[in-house]
Amino acid sequence: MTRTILTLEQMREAEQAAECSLGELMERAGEALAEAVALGSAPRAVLVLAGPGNNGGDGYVAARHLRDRGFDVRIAALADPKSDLAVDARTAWDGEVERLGDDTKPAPILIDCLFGTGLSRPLDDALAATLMRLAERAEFTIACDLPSGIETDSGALLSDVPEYDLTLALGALKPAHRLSPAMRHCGQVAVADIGIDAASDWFEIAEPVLPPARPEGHKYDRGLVQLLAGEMPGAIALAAKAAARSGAGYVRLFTSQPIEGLPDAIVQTDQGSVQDERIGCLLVGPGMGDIPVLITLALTAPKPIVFDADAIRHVGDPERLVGHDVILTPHEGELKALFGDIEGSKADRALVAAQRCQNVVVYKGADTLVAAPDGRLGFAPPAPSALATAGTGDVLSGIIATLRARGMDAFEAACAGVWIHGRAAERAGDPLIADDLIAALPDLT
Ligand SMILES: NC(=O)C1=CN([C@@H]2O[C@H](COP(=O)(O)OP(=O)(O)OC[C@H]3O[C@@H](n4cnc5c(N)ncnc54)[C@H](O)[C@@H]3O)[C@@H](O)[C@H]2O)[C@@H](O)CC1
Ligand SMILES: Nc1ncnc2c1ncn2[C@@H]1O[C@H](COP(=O)(O)OP(=O)(O)O)[C@@H](O)[C@H]1O
Ligand SMILES: [K+]
Repeated sequence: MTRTILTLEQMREAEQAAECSLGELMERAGEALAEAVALGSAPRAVLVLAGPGNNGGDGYVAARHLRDRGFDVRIAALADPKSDLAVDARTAWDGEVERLGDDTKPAPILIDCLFGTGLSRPLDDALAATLMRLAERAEFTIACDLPSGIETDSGALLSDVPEYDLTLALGALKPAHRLSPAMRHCGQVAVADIGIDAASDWFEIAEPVLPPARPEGHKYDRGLVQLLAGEMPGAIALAAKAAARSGAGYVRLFTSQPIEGLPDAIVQTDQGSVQDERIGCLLVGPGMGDIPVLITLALTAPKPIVFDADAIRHVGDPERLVGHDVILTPHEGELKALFGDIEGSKADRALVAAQRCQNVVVYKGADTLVAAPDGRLGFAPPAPSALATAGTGDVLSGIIATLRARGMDAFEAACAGVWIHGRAAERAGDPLIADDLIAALPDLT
């Protein structure tokens, strides 16, 4: 299922537009938090850390529900509640409230309700140290909405942040749940449906629906992927194999010298034209080296193109791509080489890049994003860090080129490729080499 991602501002608007009162939203949030804890553990000792705002308010509500479920609950508050809602939630709790400090005793279950979307500055050093200590001593840690210390829209860590087992996002995911470095601190991320109903162009990329192959179809129906080799054969060979194993009907490699070790089914030729009507998608860049004329050649084709790696570095001006049908797959360095320094969060940068070249941009990294010029933004679910090894990007470009050649729309193909790539890495284990990803592709495509 696709999960919506809302920014801080969108979340606040959605809260105001909700059909029920804010108090009711908080009641549902606290109840959902209690439910999540009860699902993960039999009744035992719980420590709720309550902050001064509504995140703290959620904590008081959760405490009440957990106690009703038989949990032995303590609350340690950083300060008295400040918002009206939090004051009400505090009043409805008739148990004791400790003052949070150096001497606060840990418990096997820790619920962090210190700060959520309202965090405006780093936690004080002493508070951050206390939070780290209590989380370390707990067996099950859960963050309410966001781990405290994380900036909602950028995913930046403003102070030391524990790595939680579970984060319960309230109403919708926020960018930080799917941006580095914050995402690795969230653990499993569940969304509590508290009655917020807001649409957004931002979402977490979900398992794709791939185009079915026609039973009576021929190889071109399944997509002809045309790759242009350059100076280094290894990278384009990986991309070609990935294309073939992602279900392309035909993979053809233009190369001046035959590349050894490729399956015979991948056709290698030094003859041919990028004008071939049957081409479903061109792929240029992996191992291209310093042969920028390949970019010019590809751009003469009236066909979809994937530009990866060296091709991205050699495009020159992003506006050159306007009017063409291109997917770009830059990592951080390649994005900078083509677009220069762009201000803002990774999400902002991805969207600006897509706008400037008027094409789909797959902005890779530990937190890969897929941006479309119309403002759609897909956030990859977490993928194994074992992907940080040479050649995995070449595999990704091969997968995306195939999905494009199979008839998927550019944005859909890019999102689907990123999802499949991440799942292939999960199957390949750790450590992995790029070739292992290819072996996992047939089951996923
Ligand atoms: N969005 C929604 O629909 C709902 C939001 N709720 C909760 O409300 C939260 C947002 O509540 P708030 O806007 O009150 O914000 P928070 O509760 O996240 O924190 C804001 C409070 O903390 C103080 N503060 C911020 N950074 C601090 C720091 N580093 N050190 C010390 N004090 C600091 C602020 O001055 C303010 O008093 C959400 O994360 C969520 O948990 C829920 O109650 C229910 C529904
Ligand atoms: N720490 C990480 N966690 C998850 N995925 C990662 C991480 N580092 C890199 N990746 C992914 O691995 C791939 C690396 O691609 P790229 O940087 O182009 O490498 P190469 O050029 O060697 O193929 C990208 O899909 C990227 O998103
Ligand atoms: K929190």
